[in-house]
Order: sequence, then C-alpha cells, then structure tokens
Amino acid sequence: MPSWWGKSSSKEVKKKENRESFIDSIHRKFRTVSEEKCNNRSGASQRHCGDTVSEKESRSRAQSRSPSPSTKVSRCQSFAERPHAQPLPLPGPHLTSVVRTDSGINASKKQGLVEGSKTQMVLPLPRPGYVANRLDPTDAEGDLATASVFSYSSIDSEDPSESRLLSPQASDYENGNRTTMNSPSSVMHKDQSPVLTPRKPREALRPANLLLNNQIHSTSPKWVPLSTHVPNFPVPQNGAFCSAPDSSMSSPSRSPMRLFSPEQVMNSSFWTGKPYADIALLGSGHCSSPGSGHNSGHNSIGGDMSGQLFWPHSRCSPECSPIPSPRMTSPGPSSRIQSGAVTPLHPRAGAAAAESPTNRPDDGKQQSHRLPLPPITISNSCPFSPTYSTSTTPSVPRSPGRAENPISPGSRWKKGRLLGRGTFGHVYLGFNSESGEMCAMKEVTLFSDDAKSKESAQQLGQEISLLSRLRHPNIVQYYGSETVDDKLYIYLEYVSGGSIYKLLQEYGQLGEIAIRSYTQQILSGLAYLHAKNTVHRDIKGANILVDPNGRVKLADFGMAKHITGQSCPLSLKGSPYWMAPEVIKNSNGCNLAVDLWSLGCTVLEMATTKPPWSQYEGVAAMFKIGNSKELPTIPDHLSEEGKDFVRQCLQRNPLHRPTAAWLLEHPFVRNAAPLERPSLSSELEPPPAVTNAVRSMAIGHTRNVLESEGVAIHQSRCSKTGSGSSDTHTPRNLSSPVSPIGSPLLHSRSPQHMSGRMSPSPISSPRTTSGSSTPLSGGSGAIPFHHPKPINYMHEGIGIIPRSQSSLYANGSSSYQDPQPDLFRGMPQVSHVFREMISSESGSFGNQFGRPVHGDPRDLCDAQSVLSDRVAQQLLRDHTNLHLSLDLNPGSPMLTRTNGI
Ligand SMILES: Nc1ncnc2c1ncn2[C@@H]1O[C@H](COP(=O)(O)OP(=O)(O)OP(=O)(O)O)[C@@H](O)[C@H]1O
Repeated sequence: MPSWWGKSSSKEVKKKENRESFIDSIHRKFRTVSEEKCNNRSGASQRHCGDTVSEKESRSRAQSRSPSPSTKVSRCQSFAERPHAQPLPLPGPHLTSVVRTDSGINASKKQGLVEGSKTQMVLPLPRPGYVANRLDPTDAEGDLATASVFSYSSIDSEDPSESRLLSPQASDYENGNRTTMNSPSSVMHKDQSPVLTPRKPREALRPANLLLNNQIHSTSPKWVPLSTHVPNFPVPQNGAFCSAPDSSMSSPSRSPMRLFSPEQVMNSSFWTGKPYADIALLGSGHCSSPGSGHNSGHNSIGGDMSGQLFWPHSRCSPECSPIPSPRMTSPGPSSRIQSGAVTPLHPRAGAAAAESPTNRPDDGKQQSHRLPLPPITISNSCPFSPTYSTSTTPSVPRSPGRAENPISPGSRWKKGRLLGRGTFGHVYLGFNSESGEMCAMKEVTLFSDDAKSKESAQQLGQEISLLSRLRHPNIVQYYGSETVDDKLYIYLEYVSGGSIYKLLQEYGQLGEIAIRSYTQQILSGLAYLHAKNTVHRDIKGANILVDPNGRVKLADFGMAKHITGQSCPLSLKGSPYWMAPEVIKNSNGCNLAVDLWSLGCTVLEMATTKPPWSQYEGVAAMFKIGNSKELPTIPDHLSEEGKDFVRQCLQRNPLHRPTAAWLLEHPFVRNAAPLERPSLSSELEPPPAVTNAVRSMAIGHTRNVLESEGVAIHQSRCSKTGSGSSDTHTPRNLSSPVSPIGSPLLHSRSPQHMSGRMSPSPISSPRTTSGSSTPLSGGSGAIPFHHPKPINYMHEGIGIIPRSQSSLYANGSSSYQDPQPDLFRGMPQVSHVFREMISSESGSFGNQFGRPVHGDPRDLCDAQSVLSDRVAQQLLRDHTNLHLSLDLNPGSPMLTRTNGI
C-alpha cells in the first residue's frame, strides 16, 4: 500500500467517523421527528409510513444484491434522485479493501447489501473524480471498470471523433508487446511473473494519461475522471466493456479492452451466423511475462493496449525457435483443404455442433474453417488436460517431449511447446504425429460472459476472416480454426524462425543484404494485400516472421482491415513507433499508405534494431511523428538506395507515399538477393532429370506466378535478378528447388547447386524488360532509380492510387497504369501467353498491362487480382505440361522454348 494511501485513509477514517457521528445524530433527530409525525397520523398513515420505509429498504437491498449493471444503475439513479433521503456516503473500513482484494468488487456489493444506500460512497481509489464526474450516472459499469477500459475504448474506437487517451506507459516494453498508451493498469514490472496474475498491483501502475488531439492530462498519481477523458464516451449496452478488474481473466494488463460495436463483431465473417454473439474472448496473453521473451512484438495499439510507449532499450532474452525442420513448417495447405474437413462448430454454437463435420453445409456462416487435417469428432466435453490450461502452464515453454495429447479427440494436432504469446492468446507448436506436419496453433480462451473482450473476438474474427482469404508466400498461411470447449484454435503455417524483432534482439541489426531481401518480401506481401484492398495496419518487425530459409511472412492480421468503401475511418491502431502521421493525427480516410510508412520504419528497425524515434518516449515519439516535420535519423551505413527507399516510405503526406507495388521497382529491393530457399509443392516440381538451368528458369517462372496471385508476381523477378545478378548481393539461394519434400539436406550450399541455380540466365536479369539479355550485374547502386515525377496519390476507394507518375499514370487522377508495366519481365515464355490474356481480360480497363488504363482503380485492382489468379492457373497448367514434357521428352517444345529464352 502506498504511504500516501495509508495517510489518506487514516485521515479519511477520522473525518468519516466524525461525520458519521454527526450524521447519526441527525438521523436520530430525523427519526424522532418522523416518529412523532407518524404517531400523529392515522393508523393507515402509520402503516403507509412503515411500508414506505420497509419498501425502500427492501428495494435498496434488492438492488444491492443484484450484481447486474442495471441494478447498479438503479442504485445510482436512486441516489441521485433522492439525495436528501439517503445517508451520506460514509466510508467504512471495509471499503478500503475493495481495491485490494480480488473480491473487492463483491465486497463493495456486499457493503451495499448491508448498508443499503451507503453504497454510493466515493472510494478513495486512485481515480477520485471518476464517479463524481461521470457524465452518465447510470454508467454503473464505471464503478467496476478500470480506467483502462475507457482508455482502450477511447483509443481504439473507430470513431475519430472520440477522444483518445494515451499514457506513456509501456507495461510490456520488455516483451515488446503492443502498447497500451493509456491503460494505467496495464503496467507490468519486469519481475512480474508471466503466470497469470489475478490483477496488477496498483502500486505498479504508473499514471499520466495523454489525451490526444492536444488534450493532455497529467494524472499522476490520480486518475482522470472519465468525463474529462471521454466527454462523449459511449456507454455500451449490455455492459459491453464490463470490466472485472478483480478477475484473473480480465487483467487489464493484457486484456484488449477496447470499445467496439456489436455491429463490428457481427460484420466479421467469423462471427457471422454464430449463435453465441455474447461470446467474448480473452487472450491468455495477458499473463505474458515482460521478460519471457515469448511475446510477439511490441507497442501496438489496438488489439491489446497494454504496454508502454517507451521503446524497450533493454530487452529480455528473445524467443528462439530452434526447430530444425524448416520444410515441415509449411505444409501444403491445398492438400489439407482438399481433405474436405470442416471444423466442427463450437459446442456452444448449438445443437449442430454435435453433427458430423462433414455433414455441415459449407455456407460460409460457420465459425470454423477447414483444418489441415480432418478431425474425426469434436467433443463438447473435451477432456482437456489440466496442463492445457493457459492459466496453469503459460510460462513454461513446452519441449517437444512434453507434447500433450491432441487438443480434442477429433483433432490430430497435438499441442507442443509454447511459441509465443500474443494479445489474445498463446501460440503453440502443433504437431500432427500421423502426417508429421507442424503448424502454429493460436489458442484463445473464450468467455461468454466477459463482455469487455468482445472486441477481441471481433479482432480475432477479423483476422480469421482476412487470413482465410489470403494466400501468398509472404503471408503466413491460415489453415483453419476450431473451437474446443472454451478455446478457439487458429491453425497457421508454422514459421519457425521467429519474428524479425526477435532476430534483431538476438543477433543485432541486419546487414543490408538481408534488409533488402526482407524488405522486398514484405513489399511483395503488402502489394498482394493491398491489391485486395486490405491494409495490415501493424507492420513492424514483431509481426513479420522469418523461416529458416530467409523467407519472410507477414503475420498478425488482427489489425488488418478490408477497405470496402471510399475510405474507412482512421482509428488509432498500430504500434506507436511505426504509426503513420495521418493515423496519429487522425486525418481523414484510411488508406493503404499507412503500411508503407510502417515499412519504412521497419527498414530502419532492421538496420538499427530500433524503430525511428525510439529515443523518445512513446507519447513524445507520437508527437514527433504526428506533429513535427522531422524525418527520423537514417543510419549512415545504409546505402543510398536504402536511404532513398526509407525516405520514400516516410513521406508525411500519404498522398506522396509510393504504393507497395511501385516500390517493388525501387533498386533497393529490385535486386534483392533471394535469401529464401524456394518452396515448391511437390506436384509442381520437375523431375530430377531436369537440368538445373532449365529448372531455374521454368520452375522459377512457374513458382513466381503461382506464388504471386497478384502484383507480387514481380517477386520472382527479384529472386531471379538476385540470383547472381549482383556482385553486391552474393547469391545465397543455393538450394535445389526440386526436392519434393524440401529436405534441408538437399539444399546444400555446394558449388554445384550454385552453378545450377545461379546460371546467368537472361531470365534472371533485372533488365530484361526490353527483351535484351542483361548481364547479371548491378546490385546495389547498379541501376539508378529515378522518380520521373513526384508521386501523388489519390484516395479513390482503395485508399491510395499513385498518379501522375509519368510512366505509371497517364491520364491524371482517373487514369491508372499498373506500376509494374511488365509483370512478366524476364519471363518471355509467360508474357506472350498472358499478356494476351490480360489484355483481353482487362476488359473495361481497356488495355494491357503497361499501358494506360481507365476506369475505377478499385475495379482495376480487383481485375488484377482475378487476372493474377487466372495467370497462376494458366501457368500452372502450362507448367504441368512442361513437367510432362520434360519428363517424357527432353526435346519437348517446352524445353525448346525454355532453351530458346
Ligand atoms: N505462424 C507462426 N509460426 C511461428 N510462431 C508464431 C506464429 N504465429 C505466432 N507465432 C508466435 O507467437 C507470437 C504471438 O503471435 P501473434 O503475434 O500472432 O499473436 P497476437 O495475439 O496476434 O499478438 P499481438 O497481436 O499482440 O502481436 C509471435 O510473436 C510468434 O513468436
């Protein structure tokens, strides 16, 4: 207990004792007068008088007994309406225990039961003005809610008009998790156990809330009244952000208590059709240890507001992912999907949950998704081992030897060791002992009565909804989800290398080759994502996973948003240090450019291990980002190309920021070395008889297009160009792409493989657009990057469309030319087929890629996506032919064609 608290309490007690005696005397007088009046009345009047008192007491007690918010509301109203009829709020000694015991709230209620109308005492809590200043006296939830409730709600509200509460607290600065900028109760000390703690000690709370939009509140050590913080704080219906601060399951340190609307929840496809709309989720991540190193990232605002705004200058031991089976990490999702397994619904979803999964109509309203392998059955009473409980064993990473039984009788996946913790839950390694496949299992606990976590549900549902529609080599693959008992499992591609953030923490800053490669891959994933009108909104090192081959995967789509309208409201979501100025300033419109800003910050993060402005505390950093015109310091050791790339990304005006697709042409990434080993599904791989050279060309093309499914097709080009094209970027892709199982053993770094893969094929040339065979040279600085004109952007539905860039946009704002005029550069055997197809498919867009097109850019993007899909399909067929041809006849036309390149 803080000393100030004790002093205050003793004084209060003395004062209150005096007050009590005074009030008692008044009551005695009052009763005497009343009794006299009653005695002077008729018998009926006397009965009425007695009934009234009794009735009032009874009503008051009944209200006090009820734990429902409505009861508390009544109590509040009653007190407000009858101020003179109620005794003064006398603090009893028991009240001081309200905030110190886990059952404090209950104690308060019990007090109300005993004391009746004395329950309206203003407790000496560290937010003294809250009750008194609460705008809506009916907001009884506020009596129970911690300040973080309002902070969360305020910050994450999609409504830009809402005030935003921020505090420079970084409870998770050690573990790098998302920042709660405003949650005073979110602070975790370094020495706190990662094990679930019922509540965070008040002593650990550090004050100081910041209200954005030029409203700053210094609250130390007080708490700012709600009415001050959130003038228009929307009181949710049905206790939407009912907080149970005394519950271990609702520890505000990790619970993403953000305001959300039920509409948002229901808009999620994940929740669509769910009969249990009252289900809320609670991430077991709130029990994460700041020092455990298992957390995913840091300083995000949105999903989990816990954390501080301080950049973690000292870090805990990073998470290691020493799983030496990289090829097992990306089991082919297609085969699993083709298994036809449909995940059973959550048992609470209704009687249908007992149905056979295969009988369930796939109407898109199921909460669950297909799993990699078909579970047999899902029992409602899943015999969870006690050790499964995240509350019991969250802090002990599981070793493979400690793998548990399957999560349910019907699931083939066995929960393995803990991979990391996130906002909403733990992520475990999943292993299918029958197939030998691995996955990442994100486990989230569901609580139907934890209303405050509904936004978590919304966010998870959004993540599932989005991820299930994405397939890209640079985006972590979603396999499926299921609910078992009170837990939701999300199955994801396992990326064993950990996040970039963790790599940085463990190994220090990256070299430029790695930065280029990672950046190129991130861009590739972003270009794909943006082509689908989806913004990630939380790009940072902690949310980018790396596999042992150096392949980068975007992860954590909890903040992602599909932009459906002309624009979407900006919400303060993201991670402060990576947050775009327009997000901080709450500019109008949500656009894809925020990801590019974050990417620029991530490049700096990779180069320095820290994001820009990390020398400032979080709030100060946000003001720097949002209000100053300063650019962050770009390290000298970064090449000029790298510096230029960062400057391109960190343009304060989002309209000036390049698109991801356009940036893929930047020399910083255009010639990036392909660090990753190629990942091919076995059915696409040519027979071993194929020479390395042919394989390099033919398969490379196929893979490139197959993987692209959008504008990210270029990635292959970069891979090709990198394969020996740069003297700066030493070729490191030494693996053979022919292994059907992708055994690392086959990816030797022997010169033979090098010679095969790195043959100076024209395909690998970055300059083959014109058809000429450019020597594989260049690399860093070899190819100057010119910006013909300043890049402008227009908000037209998809958020950002670059325009008036001479080579890209020909007809002003309404004209859009794909920033990759030659998606098939270096792939002549592809281009001659698909250029035609694209030309014809472009339809209303008029022209081929590479020419000015007209029409709605959104439609164009959609068309591009469709076209890309078709290209991929066609190329797959093409490659199948190639495969067969090569198998049967070395002199097949395909081989000839390839050789003729
Ligand atoms: N597909 C994966 N493969 C391997 N590890 C993973 C995978 N997904 C997540 N992890 C690990 O789990 C951690 C938490 O995962 P993730 O970030 O997705 O959870 P989250 O609840 O979304 O976290 P947050 O939103 O707070 O960043 C990651 O930092 C990473 O270490």
